[in-house]
Amino acid sequence: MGPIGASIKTRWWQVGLDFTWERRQELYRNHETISSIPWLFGAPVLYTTNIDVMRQIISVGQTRSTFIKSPESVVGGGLYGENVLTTEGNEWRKHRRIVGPAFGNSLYQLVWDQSLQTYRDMVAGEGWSGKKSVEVPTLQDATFKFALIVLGVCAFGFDFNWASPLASPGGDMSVQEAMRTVIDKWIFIIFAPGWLKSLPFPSFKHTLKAYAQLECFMQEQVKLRREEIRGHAAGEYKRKDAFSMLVQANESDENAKNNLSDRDLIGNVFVMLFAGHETTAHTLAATLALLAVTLDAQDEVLQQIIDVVGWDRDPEFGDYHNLNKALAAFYEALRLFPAAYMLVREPNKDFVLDIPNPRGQEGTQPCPLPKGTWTLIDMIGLQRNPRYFEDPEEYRPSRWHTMPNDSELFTGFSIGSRACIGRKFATTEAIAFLTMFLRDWKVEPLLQAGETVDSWKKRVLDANVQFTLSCNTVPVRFTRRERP
Ligand code: HEM
Repeated sequence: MGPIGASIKTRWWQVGLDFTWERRQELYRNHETISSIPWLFGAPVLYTTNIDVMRQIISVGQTRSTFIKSPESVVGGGLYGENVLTTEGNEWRKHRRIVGPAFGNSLYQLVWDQSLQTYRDMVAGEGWSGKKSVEVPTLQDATFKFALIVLGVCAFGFDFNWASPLASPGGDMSVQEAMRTVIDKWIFIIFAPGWLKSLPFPSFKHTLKAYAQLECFMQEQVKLRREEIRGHAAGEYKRKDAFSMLVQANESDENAKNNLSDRDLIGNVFVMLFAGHETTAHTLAATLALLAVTLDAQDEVLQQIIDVVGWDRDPEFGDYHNLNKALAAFYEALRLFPAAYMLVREPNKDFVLDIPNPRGQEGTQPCPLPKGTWTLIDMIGLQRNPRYFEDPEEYRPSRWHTMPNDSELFTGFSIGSRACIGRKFATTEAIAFLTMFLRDWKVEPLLQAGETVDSWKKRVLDANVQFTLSCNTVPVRFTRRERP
């Protein structure tokens, strides 16, 4: 599928990006692993929705991986330099060794605190404070801004808040605006040819300026942090954002050949925005959309929030493990709307996969794959596979109420050593947000004139498949809960 094919929706004669969503009912009716062979040109592609096949491809439990990420699938993540998402083998280990320690409890504590603060700023900033009821035609406007601020503060260490974007030194564009522009326009920045970029359209100039300013700002931040760290005795450095922790880990390694360059450091901070912004914002919106039309599940989450936190005190990070019903509501939304809907790999040598026989039949079949075959883990099909989930099309958060932390049945963040490094960042943010939000507000669908809840579901709970997957625009009404 080329860029033109990708931009056209799936039809009988055309496979678009939304192909695995549109055909999800029929594609895997007989087999969980299938291959597609293009009519005219192109190479065959293997699709799988089976967890055992996924484990072989993701190389769970193996130290050396035969399957690598297809370079085309990670090109956007490398916008500001190589990083933990885009690299493989020893290079990936080097990045992960520096980036890994940043993702610990002090970061999650910061994410928790910042999520509470951002929620309060949002309610005040949007003018919802004194209101009994609020209509929000596009919930994603709020979740995107929320996720951007939390990432800006906790990953980049910027001083963002809801009302006042930080001004960029030496430039007239705020850092928040530059971040948002780069993340919205990364396809243009990477793929547009030089001649197109040089055309004098204001929007092109704005995008390129945002890209350059963000880079310049991040370079200054590396320098600033390095000076700060060198000026502090070990253990006394106070910044807990991921960027600072990364520079600190890089500085503390005596073996300079293992260290990351400034460009790699910037690449690794940027990739958190790239991998963590849309994914988290979409999943939060989908969670509230699904809870809006599943009121018994919403009541169950609220009841646990009240049992654990009560009506008055602020939730604390220590409550995280007792708020598993909010987490389950988020996981179940991610199961139905997997933001990362396709994991793309290719074997770096000829390989034979063991494909389990269809459901109800024992044994496996060998499937030889030539080196370089595109091998796609279809997260839509896998997370709706009836082998693993009863009534897979139903939103049922209780599936996850008793799930152990290390269960591989939950694949929304992938599994194995290349699984999402930001998983706990995202779930901490989600639980803090949902706890504050659902304690204050009941969420319901905002219906158009003459619309029923069922037609709202058809309209809203359909997928919008782009670079990430989300449900459609979510219109909702919040009604303030009566406190006892
Ligand atoms: C709901 C939110 C999120 C979802 C659904 C999600 C999903 C995923 C998935 C499926 C992968 C594996 C991709 C692959 O193997 O091709 C991944 C990797 C990654 N994610 Fe996330 N992610 C989320 C949030 C975040 C956040 C908040 C961050 C950072 C703060 C983040 C940073 C990363 C990074 C750096 C990788 C690459 C890890 C590696 O290859 O070692 N993600 N994510």
